[in-house]
Amino acid sequence: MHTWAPVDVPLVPGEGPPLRLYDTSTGRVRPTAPGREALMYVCGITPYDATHLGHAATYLAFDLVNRLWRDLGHDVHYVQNVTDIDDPLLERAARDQDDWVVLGMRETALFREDMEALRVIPPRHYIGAVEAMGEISELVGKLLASGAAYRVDDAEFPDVYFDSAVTGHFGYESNYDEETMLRFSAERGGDPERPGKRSPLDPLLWRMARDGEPHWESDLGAGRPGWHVECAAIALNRLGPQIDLNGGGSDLIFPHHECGAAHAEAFTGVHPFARHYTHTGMIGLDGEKMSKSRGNLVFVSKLRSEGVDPNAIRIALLAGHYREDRAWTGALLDEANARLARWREAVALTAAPAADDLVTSLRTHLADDLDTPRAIAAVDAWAAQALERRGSDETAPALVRDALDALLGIRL
Ligand SMILES: Nc1ncnc2c1ncn2[C@@H]1O[C@H](COS(=O)(=O)NC(=O)[C@@H](N)CS)[C@@H](O)[C@H]1O
Ligand SMILES: [Zn+2]
Repeated sequence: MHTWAPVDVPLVPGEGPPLRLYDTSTGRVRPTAPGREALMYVCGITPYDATHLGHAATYLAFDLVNRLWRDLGHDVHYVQNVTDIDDPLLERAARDQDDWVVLGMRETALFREDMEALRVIPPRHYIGAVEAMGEISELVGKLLASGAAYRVDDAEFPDVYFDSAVTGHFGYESNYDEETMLRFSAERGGDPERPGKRSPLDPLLWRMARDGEPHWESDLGAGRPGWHVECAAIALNRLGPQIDLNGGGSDLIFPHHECGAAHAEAFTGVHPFARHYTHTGMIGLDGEKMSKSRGNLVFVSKLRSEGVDPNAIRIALLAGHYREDRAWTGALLDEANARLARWREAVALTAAPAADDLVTSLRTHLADDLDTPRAIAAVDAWAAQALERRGSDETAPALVRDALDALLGIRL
């Protein structure tokens, strides 16, 4: 699947401290320590209801990680999937009498457009589950052959499940207790109540073909993959057995990232699969998480069609900390528009207060678990000074413009 348009990232003189990020599995903010090439897998959309502001907030957070690693001199091998086959997509297509393939393609195209408008740096590999069907079924076959997976005793539908006990670490990524894992498994696409499973938490790897359902031929028999194994296969085959960061929203902590990590580790024997598991808070509207099931969605494309500057959307979503559950409000957008106008006015000056300290502050705050509220406050302070008391440094406006572009993705 083709990715979206590249983004030019200006070079900013100097270097910041190592990027430190909160890691869900250890419950701590820890330094990331990528090699020359940072390896990042961020789960992509299930292509319907794209791109709502919750999606956007999550991809913007990991765009900052991408930008900060580049600012520290790393290449970034960024991989993202598209869950273009799965129950929720089929259900939505059925609800709207839509062809599920057409729905997926249309929504993925809109997502790419919105990511380009938001100037999110594109993943190097953007891979759909359907196009990866061969490698996914191959991984399932290997897990089955190794004894890490098994078929339920169901003559009609001998579906393949993963044995969540095999790695001996199951639960280390989320740190949730059994009761919480069972609840989230049931709420988020799992089938803990399915008879014949070794453990209720064992996730589906391969669903044998049902009448009327799309299916693919494979050595496992005709069927389609479970949700988690697609991300394990796509990540392993492009990034290898251990990556620097596995990212997504907090609703992916369990079962999705727990199971994906367990699949990878059962296959490779390498633990942990990801050195950081990083998750974003939920964007809400009127006190409820913005979600497809609730239908309380605000779309990037709608705001764009109303003439909203994507840079203001970015500022509004980055004004809160990425790990906080936070609300989207009209006031947030108004404040972002005012900021954008003030910042643009300040960098349009021919001279301004020296900005070296500002650049240092930006790097320091962002390296501290993406502390965008403090970073934005530092820009506000510099802009206020520039507009009220002017300044004499003629290189400062251009330096601020480049730093905001490179580090925050905001084009003034
Ligand atoms: N309200 C929200 N706030 C913040 N992030 C959200 C919100 N809703 C969904 N997300 C995040 O947006 C990303 C895409 O969500 S999704 O479209 O449901 N797709 C999936 O979760 C799977 N395709 C991942 S393999 C996920 O990381 C999810 O956690
Ligand atoms: Zn995923």
